[in-house]
Amino acid sequence: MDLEAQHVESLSSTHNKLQVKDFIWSENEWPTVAHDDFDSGEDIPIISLSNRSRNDDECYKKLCKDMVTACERWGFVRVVDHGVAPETVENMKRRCLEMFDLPMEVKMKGTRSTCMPLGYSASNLDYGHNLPWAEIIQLLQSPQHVVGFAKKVYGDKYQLFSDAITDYMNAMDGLGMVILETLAHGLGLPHDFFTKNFNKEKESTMIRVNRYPPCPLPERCLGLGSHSDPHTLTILLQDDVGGLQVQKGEGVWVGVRPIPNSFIINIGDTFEAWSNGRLKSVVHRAVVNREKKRLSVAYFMSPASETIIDCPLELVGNGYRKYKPFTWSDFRSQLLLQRRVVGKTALFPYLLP
Ligand SMILES: O=C(O)CCC(=O)C(=O)O
Ligand SMILES: [Fe+2]
Repeated sequence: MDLEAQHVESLSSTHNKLQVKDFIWSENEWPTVAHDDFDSGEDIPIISLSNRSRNDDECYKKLCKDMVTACERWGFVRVVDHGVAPETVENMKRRCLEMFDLPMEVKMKGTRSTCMPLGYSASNLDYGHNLPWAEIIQLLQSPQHVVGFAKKVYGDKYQLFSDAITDYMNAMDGLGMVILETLAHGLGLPHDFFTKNFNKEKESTMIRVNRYPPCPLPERCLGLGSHSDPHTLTILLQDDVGGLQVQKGEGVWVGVRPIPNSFIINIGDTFEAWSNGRLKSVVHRAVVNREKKRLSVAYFMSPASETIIDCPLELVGNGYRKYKPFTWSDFRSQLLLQRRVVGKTALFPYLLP
């Protein structure tokens, strides 16, 4: 049978029968770097967090400086020795894979019921062109929300899933706060300059679990198209397959090599504005492959809704302010009006002339 006419069983929700051709992207987006090609450029920096406890010693200062330099140059950094228990990570992965392996009609019980893109979703023709070759579970950092979702899918047997996700999100929250402190310190700001806005309301922080099935036409499909993350900070876990690529210049893509027990940290649009453009929110994408399914888990950290994203004077220096101040809730409302984030556009309305 014609490859493009093949039915894509693993990504077709119960309402639509998708074919490979429905997933073919516009030609200018076709990936030219394969999922396991990690040698086409310099890889993102690796930083050990073994000196992460905050005190005034030289090791901590160096760590903070290195974090800032990496986020200025790359917008991406990989952290090792991060202190997150391997069992927490393994357990979360296991429970997510179990859920993805359920029959579609069972997973669809957890499909979104509000205008927010939450719960389980497989590709949907309503998105128009350029369908991502992925199924996704997206949940808020709120135990009630996670339990509510897990109950829809598993009924009374919800707890293994909800406990695993909640533990993982709590671990990510702890790691994220450590990273926000290093960045504040490295930028010459009070250590709690960012974290104080992340303590109260957690619900605009979320987790997104991406599962990319093997794809018969990886040269023309994408797991996730090029985008920047709109939030403040992303902590990304990827398995050993490879597929994350970071844009290092016009049309230049660099594959991020999987390294066991590491997390990839990247700066979101909100953080770029907050730091007056010093820390970079960099465009990235996920490519797919013929043989292996791939899992990646993104934890998107966001401040409390009323937080005003306004670059501190220390970072304006003698230069000029690049963005108008905005609240995270305004920015989020704008994002929700866009159906999908494409490329890096979310900050445009806030740029000062
Ligand atoms: O799958 C990946 O490696 C990238 C995921 C990602 O960029 C996202 O979920 O925002
Ligand atoms: Fe992303």
